[in-house]
Amino acid sequence: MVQNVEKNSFIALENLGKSYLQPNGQTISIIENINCQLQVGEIIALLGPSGSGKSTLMRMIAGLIPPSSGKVLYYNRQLMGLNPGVAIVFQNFALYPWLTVLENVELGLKAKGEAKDTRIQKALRMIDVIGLDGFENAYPKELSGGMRQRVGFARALAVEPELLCMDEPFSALDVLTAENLRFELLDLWLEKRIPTKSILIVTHGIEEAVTLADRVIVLGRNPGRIRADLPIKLPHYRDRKSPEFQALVDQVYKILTNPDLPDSSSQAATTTSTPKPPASQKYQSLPHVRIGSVAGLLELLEGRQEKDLYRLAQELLLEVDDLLPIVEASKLMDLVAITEGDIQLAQRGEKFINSNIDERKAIIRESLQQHIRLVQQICQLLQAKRNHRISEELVLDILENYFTSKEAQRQLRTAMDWGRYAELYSYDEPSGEIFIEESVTESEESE
Ligand SMILES: Nc1ncnc2c1ncn2[C@@H]1O[C@H](COP(=O)(O)OP(=O)(O)OP(=O)(O)O)[C@@H](O)[C@H]1O
Repeated sequence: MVQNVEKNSFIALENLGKSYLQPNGQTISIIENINCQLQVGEIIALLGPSGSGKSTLMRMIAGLIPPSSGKVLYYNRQLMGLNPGVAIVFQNFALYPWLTVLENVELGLKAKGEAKDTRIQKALRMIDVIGLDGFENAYPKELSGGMRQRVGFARALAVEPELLCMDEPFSALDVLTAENLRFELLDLWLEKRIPTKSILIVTHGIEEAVTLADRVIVLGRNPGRIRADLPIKLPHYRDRKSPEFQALVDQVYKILTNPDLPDSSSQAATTTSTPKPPASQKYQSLPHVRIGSVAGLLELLEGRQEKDLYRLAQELLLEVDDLLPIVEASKLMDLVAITEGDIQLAQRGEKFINSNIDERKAIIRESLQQHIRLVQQICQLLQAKRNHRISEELVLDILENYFTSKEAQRQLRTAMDWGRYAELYSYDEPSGEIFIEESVTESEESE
């Protein structure tokens, strides 16, 4: 597809996709059909659940990994290899411990082939801008986490990148240090003191995204696609308590908690030549939460007035990343209903909280059998075997058609946790065998 390249756009993504070949020979699609343009002068936040491919997308834009389909355009030219206009700030700082602050900051300039004099001059200037003046000769281990990340910023900015990419740059810092650094960075950006045209930040924090960004791109999972591309037009500095700010956070919550919304890439698909993947490639993905957490959420919802997810998370002091998977699992099991970012107990959820332990197990059993495909498949496989025993390898083989090996393991573990709670099957971890207890099979067979 040829896009209408906007005047200010310098990076464009066209039908971009990434897939990986699994050890079993299957190809797993991580990201699919991403179309968007990055404009000069904007801070873009890339949000999405864990595993939705945010870092993968950022790495493709930076040219650190090649796309499997589609392309990244840099000034209308297809990117081959590293993107010369991009520098990255990593979550874990990625500093060389044996180099001083100055030497670490110089690194990118050295790689660009800058002469020693200009290298030192530029590095010192950026060290000053970023608030590390006086620490040029210190080693990373002598610095606090916040200061180490300042070195990460200075190193990335010293090369004067057109696009500064940041992969969860504040998440390894304590809350106050993160807040301070976030605002200092915003200050430098708004005052045009840092030499970069745009910033792309990968984050898990909805509030962080709405605080910093001019545009929030929300990715969905399995595979990662653009679910929404929202402009944030509030003037800086934004008041987190203002109704406008809260309404935007609410809106992002709604998008993240509503997997049924059409993604913007599928709307765009009418104008692209890329065929849509067959529906069979989409496999229900289980959020990795324990039934205990689901029960905890249901109990919290009982008799509550406050049904707005965003406020609920604030009140419970839960990060969105902690709350959303629990909400998603509850929704998959038909225990809660979510409409427009508001959550309420579904009939089954009401019944659950008013039940004793055995009744609760029966409710979850029924729900899993009706709604959770992986559990259904495991039960069918167990029923098909005369001794009602299967090896976990069999389940992993199925899962690896849809997920990476690591994710397949996590899916299996979640299905084991849920199915064991519901007493649908047991799992012997050392031998990796899934089986139905004698008493269960006997009573089923006599029915
Ligand atoms: N080299 C690789 N080979 C196989 N799978 C990979 C590789 N790199 C990433 N993945 C898989 O791609 C998926 C997306 O990973 P990615 O790190 O981009 O997601 P993310 O949205 O940034 O996640 P998080 O928020 O947890 O950091 C994951 O399931 C991950 O396991």
